[in-house]
Amino acid sequence: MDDVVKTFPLSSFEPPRKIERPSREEAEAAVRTLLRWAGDDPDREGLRETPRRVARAYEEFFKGYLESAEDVLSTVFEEVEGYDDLVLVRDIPFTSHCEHHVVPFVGKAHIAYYPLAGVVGLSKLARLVEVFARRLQTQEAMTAQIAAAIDEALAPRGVAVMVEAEHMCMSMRGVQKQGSSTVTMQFSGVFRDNAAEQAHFYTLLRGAR
Ligand SMILES: Nc1nc2c(ncn2[C@@H]2O[C@H](COP(=O)(O)OP(=O)(O)OP(=O)(O)O)[C@@H](O)[C@H]2O)c(=O)[nH]1
Ligand SMILES: [Zn+2]
Repeated sequence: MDDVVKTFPLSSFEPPRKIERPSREEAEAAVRTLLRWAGDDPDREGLRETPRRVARAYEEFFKGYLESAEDVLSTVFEEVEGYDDLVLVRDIPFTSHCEHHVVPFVGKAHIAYYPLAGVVGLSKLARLVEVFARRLQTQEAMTAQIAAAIDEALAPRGVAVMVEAEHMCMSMRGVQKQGSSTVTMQFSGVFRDNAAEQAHFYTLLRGAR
């Protein structure tokens, strides 16, 4: 990644923001400060390479800032050979970081849509989850962003997105409740208007695996 001012692609419905990326040296110095804040000595043998490793790990955790939903969903197969029923990809695993504590939340996303003018490659739905998961997030925003991006790119008859996750900020710290899971869902089109369609989605999610 370059140490320059970049326009980051954010979600399709958020205006691009100019964010001044610090230099790698500045990022590593910030990690050294946090190591000292934790109570350790960043100059001891075991920690000497840690700022460099953490900066690189951040590039992976947050690579979604350099990607856009538009790029991922740009190839639409308009020819669906008569198929106009539900497409459901369930159990897409993801790891994200909550924007409040920069601590992971980990779970699965389930995405369904009714094609109208075309479909996308199935892997693109999993890539779309990655684009949004690899940013600082709330689970609600991530769920809404996935649904909105599919709506925008495919103009389907409807989209249903459900996300289930465990938030480490609730298990490792704070209220310290291990094992609770949070479920969020966003519906559009026929799913939003029609309770029977929502029920169909839930039934398919619970179905045989
Ligand atoms: N709605 C929502 N809340 C989240 C998510 N991730 C973390 N949080 C919550 O964000 C809240 C932040 O609350 P604050 O009171 O500002 O911060 P805090 O003192 O660290 O809160 P505690 O976690 O209760 O100790 C907490 O209740 C978290 O559980 C998320 O994806 N969605
Ligand atoms: Zn949190």
